[in-house]
Amino acid sequence: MASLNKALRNCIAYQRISNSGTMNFTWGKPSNVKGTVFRKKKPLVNTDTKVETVQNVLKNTNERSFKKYKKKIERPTVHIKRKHKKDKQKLLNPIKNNPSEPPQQTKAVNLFHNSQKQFSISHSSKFESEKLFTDSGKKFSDLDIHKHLISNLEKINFNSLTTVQEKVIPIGLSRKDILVRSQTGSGKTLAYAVPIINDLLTLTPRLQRKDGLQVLVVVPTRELALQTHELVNKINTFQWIIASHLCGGENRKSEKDRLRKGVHILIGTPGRLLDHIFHTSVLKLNKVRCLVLDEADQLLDMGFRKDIIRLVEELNKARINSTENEGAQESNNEENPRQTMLLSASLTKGVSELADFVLKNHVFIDALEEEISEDSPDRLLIPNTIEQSYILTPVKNRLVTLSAIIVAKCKQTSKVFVFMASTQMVEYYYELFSRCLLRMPLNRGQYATRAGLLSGDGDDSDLSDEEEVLSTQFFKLHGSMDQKIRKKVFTEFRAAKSGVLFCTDVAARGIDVPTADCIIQYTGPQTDKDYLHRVGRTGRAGKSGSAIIFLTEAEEAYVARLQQLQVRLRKLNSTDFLNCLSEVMNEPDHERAARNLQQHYEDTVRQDKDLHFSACMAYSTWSRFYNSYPTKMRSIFDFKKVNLGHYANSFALKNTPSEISKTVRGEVVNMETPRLNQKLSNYKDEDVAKRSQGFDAKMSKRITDFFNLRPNKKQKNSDSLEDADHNKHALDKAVTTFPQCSQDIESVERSSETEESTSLNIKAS
Ligand SMILES: Nc1ncnc2c1ncn2[C@@H]1O[C@H](COP(=O)(O)OP(=O)(O)OP(=O)(O)O)[C@@H](O)[C@H]1O
Repeated sequence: MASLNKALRNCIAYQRISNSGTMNFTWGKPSNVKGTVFRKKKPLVNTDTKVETVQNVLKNTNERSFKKYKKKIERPTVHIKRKHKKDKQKLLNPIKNNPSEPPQQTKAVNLFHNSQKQFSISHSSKFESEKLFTDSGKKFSDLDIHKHLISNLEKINFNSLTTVQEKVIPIGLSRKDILVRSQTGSGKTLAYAVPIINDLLTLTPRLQRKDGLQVLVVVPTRELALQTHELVNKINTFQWIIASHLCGGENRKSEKDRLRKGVHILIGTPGRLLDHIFHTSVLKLNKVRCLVLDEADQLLDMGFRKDIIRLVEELNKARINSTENEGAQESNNEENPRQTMLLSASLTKGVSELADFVLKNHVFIDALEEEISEDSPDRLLIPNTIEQSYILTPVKNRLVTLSAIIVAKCKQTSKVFVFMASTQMVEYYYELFSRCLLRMPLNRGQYATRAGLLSGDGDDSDLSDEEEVLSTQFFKLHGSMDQKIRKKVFTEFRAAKSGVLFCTDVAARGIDVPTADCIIQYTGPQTDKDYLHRVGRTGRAGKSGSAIIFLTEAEEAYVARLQQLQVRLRKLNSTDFLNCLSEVMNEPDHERAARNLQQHYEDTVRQDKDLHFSACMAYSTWSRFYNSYPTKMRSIFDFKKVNLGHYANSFALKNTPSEISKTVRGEVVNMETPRLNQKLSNYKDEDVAKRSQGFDAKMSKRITDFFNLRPNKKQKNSDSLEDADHNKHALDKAVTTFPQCSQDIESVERSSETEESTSLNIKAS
């Protein structure tokens, strides 16, 4: 009976949702039927659906047949759907439904009609989080460490200890195993780096190059490896202690050479470390005194569990072999057991299992002095110096709202991270903003009166007369970028005075850009931990920062979800930001300024086939991403509730979703002849034909490039699993993007499965 009631409730809920008259039940007065009673209601719209009452069903059927009935009454809606298909499509794609009709380019973009809401600002109450610096005011000089190390730390303005450092360093110095949980940006790196360097400094006799590897630091990403190496180098100015880093995408030969010369501290990503362990004979693990697993939660999230286990086993094996071969006295291994430190910003089940596996009689250090860690291990520890908020925007306003926030932040010389769902989104928005938001035509103020002016409807002189409207730099970072470029971008962004980094989650963890003061999540995180780590890129070392997440009304439940994890978000007023567009667009009315900007984006995209293709790819990967939220999050980020047409707007696309998917599949859709740009509209028919041929060639190159994301065997061994994961994901996307090539992909995937196992059997391979 309980499940019958449940089914009835669902039925009622269903009816309430589809209150367009497609169903024919409603709440009614009690009648002779026990329990919830319904009465028949006239359909709101004319349908030829057969109407039945629940009463009849209750009378005549048992629970089982009710289920059948429920299915039956759901079926007619399908029928109705068909009948009203056009209406539904209109609802989903209000912009345009007929692929053969070109988008109405001169039609002003209606961004605000019936959609702009006045958002109220609610007060945020912050939950207490970890104190960055303790009240004790303890300094590095108070620690029992080498005086030269202290002076090195002081030279780079590290004087006072952060909470986590105060707790970890003394235990680290005693060479005990440690499990550390501490919030992002709290100084965990130094917490393990100081004891390590002090330990190596105090070794007698003094270390020599031939002494081999002493410390192994495992980090999840290449950027983190580089950054950790930089920090270690800053405090390790002792010429006889050599630190180096290894990570995927770099030249293996030069890494081998470095290893051959002798390295004492090695920082790297798991895949590449394992690779060298198996293939570089000079790399010996028998003398390793200390193993650090930094960002353990991310290591596990990225699927490195097996690699870490393998690595630990190799370390253990090397120790045992060395003790057996050299004799206990000589190897000194028993007196000096390996110290292992495991650090994480969140304490998950996986992390504690890993801790049980790698640590021995460890000390657990939680920088937050509350029992919370045991009561609610899921709690997200976010520094309270970060002002967290969300912005509710109608989907079609997303692009201009993002632009407005970027403009507003860049006016304050900010350094901004903008997190996006996919590599293709990063590529596209980086390109779009670089073209449209930094410089604008001088006559853009007349846009409202002369439609299309921004896109070149006026004289050619109008086109060339541009001015800088935003003085900042745009950067992009994602996993498909060449390692050298990735390194360069990361270094440049860190060094820049201000800038906006469009990035995927590859930049979400561990990356330290001390001056980053704003985090924008343009697409929501897939997990709560992703939220934590993205936000943690700001508010580093006690600095203040802000974090804004874009949500739609349907996604607002995410705020409540975060609240359960003791994270509170403030609601932001989108008009506060949109005002900034007035200045940029030379248009006092901010709504019109926003409309003009949207139009500018759309015109730019329409006129450039490459950019248009990139927009379609970005859209396509976004929809894949949105459709793949984990079950826990799917009720909030529900693909079924998404208005795909509006989302296309937020990619500055005037095409319908089906046109977009045709484009990404390589079918050249009826792209209108660009009319606005005079230069392009001067094309004769043959030119257009030639262009389309060129486009086909480009398409096929792109498809090839897409597949080439998967490294060949040679590359594979040189890359970390981070790349393998990424490429698997990319291939996955390619299946939807280019279904006609799915066979190729399947065969690549089959070979990839074999390759993946090589990460554990590299020796054999
Ligand atoms: N004692 C200190 N005094 C001042 N600044 C510090 C101190 N220790 C670390 N920092 C700075 O704090 C910032 C964050 O440090 P770090 O990257 O080690 O944090 P983290 O806890 O590892 O963060 P995440 O978990 O996000 O990786 C860095 O810019 C670092 O230079």
